[in-house]
Amino acid sequence: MKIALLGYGKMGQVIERIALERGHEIVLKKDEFNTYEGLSNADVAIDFSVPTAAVSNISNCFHANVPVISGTTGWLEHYDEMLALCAAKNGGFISSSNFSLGVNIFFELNEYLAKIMSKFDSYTVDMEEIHHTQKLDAPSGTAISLAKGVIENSSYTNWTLESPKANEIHIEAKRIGSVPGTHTVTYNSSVDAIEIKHTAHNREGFALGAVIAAEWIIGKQGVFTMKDVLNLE
Ligand SMILES: NC(=O)C1=CN([C@@H]2O[C@H](COP(=O)(O)OP(=O)(O)OC[C@H]3O[C@@H](n4cnc5c(N)ncnc54)[C@H](OP(=O)(O)O)[C@@H]3O)[C@@H](O)[C@H]2O)C=CC1
Ligand SMILES: O=C(O)C1=N[C@H](C(=O)O)C[C@H](O)C1
Repeated sequence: MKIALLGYGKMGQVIERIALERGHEIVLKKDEFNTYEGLSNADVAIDFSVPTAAVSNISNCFHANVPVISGTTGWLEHYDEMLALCAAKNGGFISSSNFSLGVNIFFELNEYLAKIMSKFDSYTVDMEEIHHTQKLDAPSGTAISLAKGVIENSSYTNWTLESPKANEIHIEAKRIGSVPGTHTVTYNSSVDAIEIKHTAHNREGFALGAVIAAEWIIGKQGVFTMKDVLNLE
C-alpha cells in the first residue's frame, strides 16, 4: 500500500523502515516545511508529528479522502472536532496514545487492576512516566490513557501533575536521556505496594503497531481503536 508519512522524525523514520520491510511504498514524507503534495495518491496516512501540527495533518487527510492513523500526542482538546470531520467526510480514523502491542495489553491489565482496587480504599494509586528529554508534552499521552482507564473503573475523578487532592491521580512526568517510554502504575497502602510497569526498549513496537493499524484500516470507514485492530474486546 502507498503510505503518506506526516512527520518524519524519530518515529517517522522507524515507521518508514518497517513499512518498506513489509512491502509498502512511501509516497510523502511531510515535515514542518514541505507541502502535502502526494497525499491524495496515498492509500493511508500515518501522522507522528508535533502537537501543533496534528489537527492540520489529520484534517488534510479527511479532505483528501485518505484514512489516517495518528500517534501524535498532546492535541486531545481537538479530538472531538476531528471525530466530527471524520464523520462529515466518511473518513477512516485511528488515534492512539500508544500503538505498541505491549502497551495495549498493559492498558487492559490497568483497567482490570483498577476494577479490583476500587473495592479497597486502603490503597491509593499514582503513576510515573519517563521519556527522553526531547519530548514536547507532559504527561505522556499513554499516562493520560492509563489515568482514564483508572477513572472509568474507580471513584477517581481526574489526574494531576501537582499535589493530588482526594480522588485525584498523581502523575509524575520525568524526562531523562533517551528513554523511549516507561510507564508505572502503583497502588500503595501503609503495608505494601502493587505495581504494574511497561518498559519500551526501543521505538519498534510503537512503529510496528502503527503500520499494522494502517494495513487494517484500508477499506474501512469510521473511528476505530487499537482494541479493534488487536481484537482485544
Ligand atoms: N502513539 C504512539 O505510539 C507514539 C506516539 N509518539 C508521539 O508521536 C509524536 C512524534 O514523536 P517523534 O517522532 O519522537 O518526534 P520528533 O520530534 O522526532 O518528530 C516530529 C516530526 O514532526 C515534524 N513536524 C513538525 N511540524 C510538522 C508539520 N507541520 N507537519 C508534519 N510534520 C511536522 C518534525 O519536522 P522538523 O524536523 O522539520 O521539525 C519532525 O520530523 C509525538 O507527539 C510523540 O509523543 C511517539 C512514539 C509513540
Ligand atoms: O514522545 C514519545 O516518545 C512517546 N510518546 C507517546 C506518549 O506520549 O505516550 C508514546 C510513547 O510513550 C513514546
